[in-house]
Amino acid sequence: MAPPEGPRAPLEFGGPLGAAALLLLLPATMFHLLLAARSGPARLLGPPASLPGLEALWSPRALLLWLAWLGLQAALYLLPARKVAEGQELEDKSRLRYPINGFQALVLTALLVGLGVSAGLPLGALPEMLLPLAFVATLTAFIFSLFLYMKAQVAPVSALAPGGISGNPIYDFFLGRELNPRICFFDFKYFCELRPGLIGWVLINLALLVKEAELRGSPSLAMWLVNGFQLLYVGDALWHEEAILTTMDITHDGFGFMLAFGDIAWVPFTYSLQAQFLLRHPQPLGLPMASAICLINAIGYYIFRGANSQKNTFRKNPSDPRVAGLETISTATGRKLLVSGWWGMVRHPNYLGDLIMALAWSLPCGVSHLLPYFYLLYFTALLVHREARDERQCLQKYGLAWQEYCRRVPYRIVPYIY
Ligand SMILES: NC(=O)C1=CN([C@@H]2O[C@H](COP(=O)(O)OP(=O)(O)OC[C@H]3O[C@@H](n4cnc5c(N)ncnc54)[C@H](OP(=O)(O)O)[C@@H]3O)[C@@H](O)[C@H]2O)C=CC1
Ligand SMILES: CC(C)CCC[C@@H](C)[C@H]1CC=C2C3=C(CC[C@@]21C)[C@@]1(C)CC[C@H](O)C(C)(C)[C@@H]1CC3
Repeated sequence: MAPPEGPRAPLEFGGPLGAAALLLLLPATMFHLLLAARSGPARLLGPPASLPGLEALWSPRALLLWLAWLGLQAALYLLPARKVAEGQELEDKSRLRYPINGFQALVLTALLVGLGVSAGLPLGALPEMLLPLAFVATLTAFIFSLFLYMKAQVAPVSALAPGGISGNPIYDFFLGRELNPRICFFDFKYFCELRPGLIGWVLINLALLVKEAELRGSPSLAMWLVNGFQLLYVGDALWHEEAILTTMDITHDGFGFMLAFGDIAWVPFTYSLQAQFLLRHPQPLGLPMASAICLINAIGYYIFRGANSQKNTFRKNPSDPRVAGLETISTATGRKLLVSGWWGMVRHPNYLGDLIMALAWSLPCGVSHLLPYFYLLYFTALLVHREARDERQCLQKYGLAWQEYCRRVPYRIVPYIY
C-alpha cells in the first residue's frame, strides 16, 4: 500500500546509503567478534587471524538446532499466559493485546534444558557450533525481514511506522515498515525482542560455562560472574515483560532488518562475547576484585530497575502512592513528565544504570584485551544515538513542556558530564 502523504520522519543512520552499509557491516562485525574471541590474540581491531570457509559456516545440524529453538520458543509463547496486557494506544485508537508469559518461557526452557542434559544432551558442544548457528541466524534474519517487508506492502497505512515509510526499499527494509506485524495473536516484534535471542543468550553463556568446566575442571569465578550478571539482566527483562510495551522499539520503530537481526542474531552471539572470550582466555580474579565488580553491577541494576519501574508505574497510574508525591510538568497532550525522583537526576537514568552494568560485565575479563569491552563501547554509542532520537521525538510530542524539562534537568545520561 502507498505510504501516507505529508511530512515524513527525517532519515536516520545516514539514509539509504547508511542503511545499505549497515546491512553488511552488522553481520560482518558479529562474525569478526566471534572469530576474534576464539583466536589467540583476541584483537578487537585489525583483521581476524584466518577467515572461515563455507564448511565452517554451513552445517545442516546447526540449521536443525536453530529451527528447533525458534519452534520451541514460539510454542512457549503460545502457551496460556498468566496475564494478557494491552499495549499503548495506536493511531486508530485501538490497543493490541500481548501475552505475559516470558518468564514462564525462561523457566520452562531451563527445565527442558536440564532434562536434556540429564538425558545426555552435550551442552558443552554448543560453543563449537556458534559460528554455523550465527550463520543460520543471520540467514533467517534476512529472509524474515524480506517477509516482513512484503507483508507491509499489503498492510493498511495506519499500521505503518513513522520511520520506515521513506519510499526507498533498502532504507525501509532496514528500518522496518510495519509497526506491529502480526499473524492473529502472534506478534513478531514482541516475540523476537524478548524470546529466542534473549533466552538464547543466557543458554549460550551457560554452555560456555559448562565447556569451561569440562576443559579446566570447574568454571572460573570470572565466568560465574558474567553468567550471573547477564542471567539477572535477562530474568529481569522477562519478569518485567510488560514494561517493554512502552519502549521506543514497540511504540515507535518499525520491524525490519535492524531489529530482526538485532533480536535474533546480534543479541545472542555478540552479547555473549565476554563468556566466549573467557573460555579461551581465562582470567585470574580474586575475591576483593570480584566483590567490587558485584557492587558495581548492583549499583547499576538498582538505578536501571528503579528508573524503569518508576516511569512505568507513573505511566500506568500517576496516582499510585509510589509516584504520587513526585514533582511533574504538565504537557499539552494531557500526559505529565516526571521532574523529580530518578527522572529529575538526568533525562535518561535508566541508560546510566544499564551502562554501569555493562562495565561490570566486562571487568571480570581483566584489562589485558579490548575485545570484552566491545559491548560497553557499542552500547554507549547505541544509547547516545537512541537518546538523541528519543529527545527529538519528545520535543515533537511535548514541545514547550519538553524544553522546560530540559531546562530543569540539564544532563542527559551522566550527571554533570553528559
Ligand atoms: N541492552 C540493550 O541492548 C538495550 C537496552 N535498552 C534499555 O531499554 C530500556 C528502555 O529504553 P528506551 O525504550 O530507549 O527508552 P525509555 O524507557 O527511556 O523511554 C523513553 C520514553 O520515556 C518517556 N519519558 C521520558 N522522560 C520522561 C519523564 N521525565 N517522565 C515520564 N516519562 C518520560 C517518554 O515517552 P512517553 O512520554 O511517551 O511515555 C520517552 O519517549 C532502558 O533501560 C535501556 O537502557 C535499550 C536499548 C538496548
Ligand atoms: C544490531 C543493531 C546495532 C542494533 C540492534 C538493537 C537491538 C539489539 C536492541 C534495541 C533495543 C533492545 C532492547 C533490549 C535488547 C536489545 C535490543 C533488542 C532489551 C530487550 C534488553 C533487556 C532490557 O531489560 C530491556 C529494557 C527489556 C531491553 C529493551 C530494548
